[in-house]
Amino acid sequence: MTTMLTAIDPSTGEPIREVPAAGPVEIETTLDHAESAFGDWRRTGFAERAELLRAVGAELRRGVEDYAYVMTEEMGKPITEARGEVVKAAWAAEHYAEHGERYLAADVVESDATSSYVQYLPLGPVLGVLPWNAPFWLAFRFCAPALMAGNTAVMKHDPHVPGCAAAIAGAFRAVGAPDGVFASLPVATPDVAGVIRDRRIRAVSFTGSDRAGAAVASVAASEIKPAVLELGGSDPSIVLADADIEAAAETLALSRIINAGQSCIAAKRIIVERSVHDEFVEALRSRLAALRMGDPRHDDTQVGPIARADLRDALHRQVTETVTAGATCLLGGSVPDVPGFYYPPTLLTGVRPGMAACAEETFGPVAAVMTAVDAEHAVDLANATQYGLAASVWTETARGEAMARELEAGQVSVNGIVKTDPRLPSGGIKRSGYGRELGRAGIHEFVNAQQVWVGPKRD
Ligand SMILES: O=CCCC(=O)O
Repeated sequence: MTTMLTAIDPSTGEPIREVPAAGPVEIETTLDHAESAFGDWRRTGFAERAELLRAVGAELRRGVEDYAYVMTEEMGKPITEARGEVVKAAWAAEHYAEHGERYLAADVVESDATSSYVQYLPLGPVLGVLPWNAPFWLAFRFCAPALMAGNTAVMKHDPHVPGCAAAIAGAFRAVGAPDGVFASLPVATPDVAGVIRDRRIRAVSFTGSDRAGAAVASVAASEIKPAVLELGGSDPSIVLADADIEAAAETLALSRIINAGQSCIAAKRIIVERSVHDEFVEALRSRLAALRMGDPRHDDTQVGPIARADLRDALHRQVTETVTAGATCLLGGSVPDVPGFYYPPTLLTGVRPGMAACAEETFGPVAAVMTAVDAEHAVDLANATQYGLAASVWTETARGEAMARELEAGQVSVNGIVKTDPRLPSGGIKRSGYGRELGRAGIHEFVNAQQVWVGPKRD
């Protein structure tokens, strides 16, 4: 029996699309094409690869309205953010088109050879296992560096965004990408392990939960295949007494509600120095209270629905458990009686270590405020998590930079929002994963750093 992948409109709870999952024949054909395309693609020059990436970037920009719409209808991202995401995906393609050759330039190393150097060669078909929360951006974050390095890319997208997966594959087709260079392989979850194990897949890039990441990494490791894991986070944001409180509140409100809070790098635990706690909390509360929640198709909507009913229920469970454990709910905190999977901007104060909103990742518009007696205590609280994805610090600049060294996170922002940027590497430590995406580091994940030693040096 064919497994169907069903997209449900989270603003109504109604199914909107069903796509058959790939069966054995489609899996075989896709992997075969990815392998045979690699034979030619690996021999193309950077200029040809860049041309494809520039063309697909241009296609995304041209079709931004349609691409954004499918994202909004399948996972509920407010349409203005969805347009921004499509443009950012195009930027990733264009960034690697422009800088990939430089990032992969051979490194000459003096030795006993006449000439010795390290050159960076592609590995083969790379599998990208992707989540629903940023369907276009995360697809291009994976495939743009992989393709520019000369690999071919096989995308296994989240089963809840089959229209997005098809649209991304359609963008490559529209610009005439050679068959097999990029493919969407919509396999059902139980079939993913078999694809990772397939001899034609040489490496895996995974973005998603730590639980699923552990499963993917175990299979990849058992086949001795490299993997990059970008997993969950419970990112701390430290607001110290010398911070610009209004600026911090403005940015952290935004950071917590982008994509209805469904971002791995959102500000999830906000750790505020005691002397400015009340002032900061009021500045944050007033901003969260003013947000417009509603139909994500409307241009003026700032907070859309949660992507799925089970995720909304899990979020509400975290909020109620945190309040039961002694936190105060200053805003939101209840499931609205409307169709769809909405959850309101919610502000919890008095959150302490061990409470659900602190110990677990909250994937929704729930800000958990904790109190620190001083900067040192704030750093201890920030690091008291199993995760280590990103963090922000709000204080005098030099002090913030010094604190970054103390924070167990793959990325730290001083007096600014934590964001991803094609120019800069992102990734986590601890249970937030390993390896890096983006920047020079991102394109070096899926290459063979081949040492070449040529002839003995003569005196
Ligand atoms: O949720 C992870 C994606 C975060 C981002 O790159 O904006």
